[in-house]
Order: sequence, then structure tokens, then C-alpha cells
Amino acid sequence: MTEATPASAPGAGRGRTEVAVGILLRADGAVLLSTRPPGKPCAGYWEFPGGKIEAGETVEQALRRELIEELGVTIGPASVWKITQHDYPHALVRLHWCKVRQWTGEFEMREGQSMAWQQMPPTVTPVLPGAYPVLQWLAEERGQRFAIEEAQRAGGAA
Ligand SMILES: Nc1nc2c([nH]c(=O)n2[C@H]2C[C@H](O)[C@@H](COP(=O)(O)OP(=O)(O)OP(=O)(O)O)O2)c(=O)[nH]1
Repeated sequence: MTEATPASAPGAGRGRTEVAVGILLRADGAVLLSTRPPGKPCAGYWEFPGGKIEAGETVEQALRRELIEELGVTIGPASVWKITQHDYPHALVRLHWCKVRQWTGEFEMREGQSMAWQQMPPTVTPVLPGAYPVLQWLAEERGQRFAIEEAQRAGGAA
């Protein structure tokens, strides 16, 4: 789903893409990250699973559809925890972040991605810069520090 942006807003003149993102949380506190498939902008970067919200979908519906398409798992309840925005050269995106604690099915990388369960702070690099604020909040919840500047140095510019 892409919406018009008010003329005074950052990214004015470009559409804004609405994205549903899942923070799949394992009982031991690990979160699931996966790599962006070849052919997409920022291919190879690590991200939380999710994708663009289509017209008429709620965030939860979009997330459920995306995770079946990408990972082959069906998520249980998901509600929005945080909303962030990131301005990439390829798009201005608004990210609707949901914590997900229940899912069914076996993980299957249906788009040729790699996946990794990661404790905070994550050790995989590079991570999409649009995910840094959420990594920071997750680390803070655990009483840890996540240095955005260090992650940026590790990841380079996206
Ligand atoms: N899934 C996901 N997207 C993220 C994260 N952080 C972040 O900035 N993004 C951005 C990257 C993309 O510009 C956008 C997601 O779009 P996408 O291209 O992956 O969506 P999609 O799977 O529906 O792709 P498409 O093939 O239908 O075009 O959100 C993240 O952690 N996870």
C-alpha cells in the first residue's frame, strides 16, 4: 500500500510504502532475522520478516500472508507494537512492527533467503538500517546496549 505524503513531510513528492514487519520471539528471547532475497533492493541485508501491506489489508492480515509466502509459517495473533519510518533511496517506508509469539508450521525459506535466530544484540551483518530503532528497543528491554553507530559502520550505507 503506497499513500500520498503531505507536501511538508519528509520524503514529500514520493509515495510512502506501508510495511508489516514481524518480530518472531522464541521462548528463550531469540528473534528471527532473515536475508533479503536476490533481486530486491538491499539484497543480502538481514531484516525481520514481513513485506508491503496490500490495499484493503490490515497489518495483521498482511503479516500473516507475507510470512506464509516467505517462511511457510502461519502466525497467531499480532498487534502493532511500534511504528517507524525510514527514507531509503529506493522508497520512503513506514514500518508497522508486531511482536509474534505463536506460529504453526515448519520454517521453509521459500524465497531462497537464509534465516538465523538471534539473541540481542544480533551478530549477523549487515542489518537493514530501517530495523535499527527496533533492535535498540529490543536490546533496551533486555537491559542491553545496541550502538546504532557501530551497526552502521558494520553495515555500510543502504
Ligand atoms: N521486511 C522488512 N522490511 C524492512 C525492514 N526494515 C526496513 O527498512 N524494511 C523496508 C525494506 C523495504 O523497503 C520494505 C519492505 O518491502 P519488501 O520489498 O521487502 O516487501 P515485499 O516482500 O512485499 O516485496 P515485493 O516483492 O512485493 O516488492 O521495508 C525489516 O526489518 N523487515
